[in-house]
Amino acid sequence: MILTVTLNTALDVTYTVDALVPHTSHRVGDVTERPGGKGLNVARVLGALGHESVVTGFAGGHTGDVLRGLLAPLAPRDALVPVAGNTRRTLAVTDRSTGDTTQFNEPGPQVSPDEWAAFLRTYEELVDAADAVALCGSLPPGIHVGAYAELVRIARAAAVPVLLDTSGEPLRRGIAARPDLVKPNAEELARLTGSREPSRAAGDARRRGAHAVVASLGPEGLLAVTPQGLWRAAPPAAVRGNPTGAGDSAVAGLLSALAEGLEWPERLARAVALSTATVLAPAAGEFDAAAYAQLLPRVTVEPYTPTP
Ligand SMILES: O=P(O)(O)OC[C@@]1(O)O[C@H](CO)[C@@H](O)[C@@H]1O
Repeated sequence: MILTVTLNTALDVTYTVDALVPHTSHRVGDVTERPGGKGLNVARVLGALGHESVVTGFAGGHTGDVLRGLLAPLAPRDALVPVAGNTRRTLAVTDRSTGDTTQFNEPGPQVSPDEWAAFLRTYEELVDAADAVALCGSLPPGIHVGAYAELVRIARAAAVPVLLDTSGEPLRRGIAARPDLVKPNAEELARLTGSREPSRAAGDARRRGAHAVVASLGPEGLLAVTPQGLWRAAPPAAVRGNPTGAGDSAVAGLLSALAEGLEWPERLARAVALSTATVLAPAAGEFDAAAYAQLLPRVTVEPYTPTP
C-alpha cells in the first residue's frame, strides 16, 4: 500500500472559457469539480495504475463533505482526519483560445493543535502498514512549518521510503530531515538553493539531505540526480493543455515504478509519460490513458552530464 498525505486537501474546480480577459466578465463553458490537493491526485493515478493507496490529511466543513463524497467512488481508501474548518477550493481557469490555464488556490482551513495531534496518531499507524509514503502540497494555516520534516522523520524511523513534494520553507526543512526523494520544479529548486542551473541546484539539495532529487522541467520533462546516476527524461514533443496535477502524476509514476522494483530509467519514463498525458486531459489531476500508452515507449531517457 502507498500512503499519500495531503494536509491541505482541496475541491478542485476547473472552468473552461473561450478567452480569459482580465477586468471583463466571462461566460463559463465547462465546469468540473474533482477531489484534489496533490496527494489525492497521486492516489487517483496510483489507482488507475492498479496500485493500492490510502489517502490521509484533513477534510472539514461543507467542502470537505463534497470532497469525500467525490472521493468515495475512486480507488483510494479514505483515512482523512476531520477538521472543524472548511476544506478549501481551488479554481483553474482554462482559456480555450490559448490552451493556457490560470490557477487560484485558497489558503485552506485553520488546523488546531488537537487536530494536528489526531492527524499524527493516524499517520503513525498508517506509515507502519505502508510500502512508501508521499507527502504532498502546501500546509494549511495553523500547521507548523517543520511539519513535513516531522513526517519525514517518522517515515524514516519506520524504514518506509518517503517522497516529499512541497515548496518554500516546508521543503527546506523537510529536506534537512533526509527524505528518500524530493520532486521540486526548477523554480522551487532555484528558490531553495539560489542556483538556476537545475543539476547544480539538485546536487545542492542532495547535500542538504535529500537522498535523490527529481526536478520537474515543465514541458521539457524531468531531471534526476540520484546516488545511482543522473538522467534527463523528455517527452517526444511538448504539449499544451491543463498542467494542473501533471507533477502529481509524475509522483505516482515514480512511486508505482519504485514499488514494482523498476530502475531509475523506467521510473522516469513512466513519470514523464503520465505527466504529459495529464496535461492532455482537460480536468485537473486526471490523465488521458490512451495518450499515456502511446507516449510511454516514446519518452527518451538519457544519462545526463552536467556542463562544467
Ligand atoms: O496549494 P497546493 O497544495 O500547493 O496545490 C494545490 C493544487 O493546486 O495542486 C494540485 C495540482 O498539483 C491541485 O489538485 C490542487 O488543488
